[in-house]
Amino acid sequence: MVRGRKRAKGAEPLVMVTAYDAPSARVADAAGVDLILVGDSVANTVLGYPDTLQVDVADLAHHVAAVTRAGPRALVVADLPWPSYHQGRRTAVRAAARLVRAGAKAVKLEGGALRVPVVEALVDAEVPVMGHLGLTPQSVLPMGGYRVQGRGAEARERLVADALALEAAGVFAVVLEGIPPAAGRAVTEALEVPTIGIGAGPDCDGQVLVFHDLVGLNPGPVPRFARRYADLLGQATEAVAAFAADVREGRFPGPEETYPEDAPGGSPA
Ligand SMILES: Nc1nc(=O)c2c([nH]1)NC[C@@H]1CN(c3ccc(C(=O)N[C@@H](CCC(=O)O)C(=O)O)cc3)CN21
Ligand SMILES: CC(C)C(=O)C(=O)O
Ligand SMILES: [Mg+2]
Repeated sequence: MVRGRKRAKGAEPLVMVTAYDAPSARVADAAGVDLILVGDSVANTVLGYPDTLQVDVADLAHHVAAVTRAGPRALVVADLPWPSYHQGRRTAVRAAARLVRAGAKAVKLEGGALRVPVVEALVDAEVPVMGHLGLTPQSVLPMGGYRVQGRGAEARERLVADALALEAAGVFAVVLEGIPPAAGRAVTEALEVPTIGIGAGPDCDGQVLVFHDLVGLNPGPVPRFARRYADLLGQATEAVAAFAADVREGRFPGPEETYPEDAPGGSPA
């Protein structure tokens, strides 16, 4: 069984960020992250859909290929999209194989004990699997929206039981999303494999954020758990507005952006 190692006291947390294309993968890798997630959040961040139910395996494979062509050093994990692992083990293995052939080194899927047979089939097929528990966005319809999970002792214990079931099935790490810190801590303490939190408190073994939320490319309100470290949407808008003004006022193109009649190095034969 693939086994992660629990972070020793004082050791550095794991850092994961999403990326969807070559430029975002280059940025993540140059920043020195440990893991890159090609998330199904590509649906809302890049493709303009309202939720993650709108992308399929072909969509994810397209973005995984773009990310891996950037040659990142970070481990590339790909989300298995809904419902590629909800219709039996064979189709789940086929979906994972498409993502691996596109360049992913591991896949992530949402859900607890219910997913054990699929996790086992993927591990049998030599595909490393990451779990994802708590606020699972592919459950937006039955959840009735994006709702914090794992509140109270009972829900917390269910989360721990699901996490232990995933670990026994062979996952190498578990993402914990949208749960109170007590639940993040309880699962982290119960597992040997690392937990990676997104809105799961400070006690997880690592943290993950969506690229567009953290660099300020998301125009909407970001979830409470996101922190904006830059305003790229504002900077990009200013840059394009400056170009538009330069064109309209005759400042672009200037001599620097114009080909002279006589090439400086002599004209080609
Ligand atoms: N840009 C982006 N960032 C994400 O983190 C993200 C996506 N997209 N798409 C897929 C899912 C959806 N996610 C979301 C989306 C919204 C909330 C949200 O609005 N949460 C409320 C809490 C609701 C409650 O209190 O129960 C919040 O205020 O943060 C949470 C997770 C996380 N993932
Ligand atoms: C928020 C992360 C964990 C994710 O699953 C995604 O970006 O799709
Ligand atoms: Mg996802």
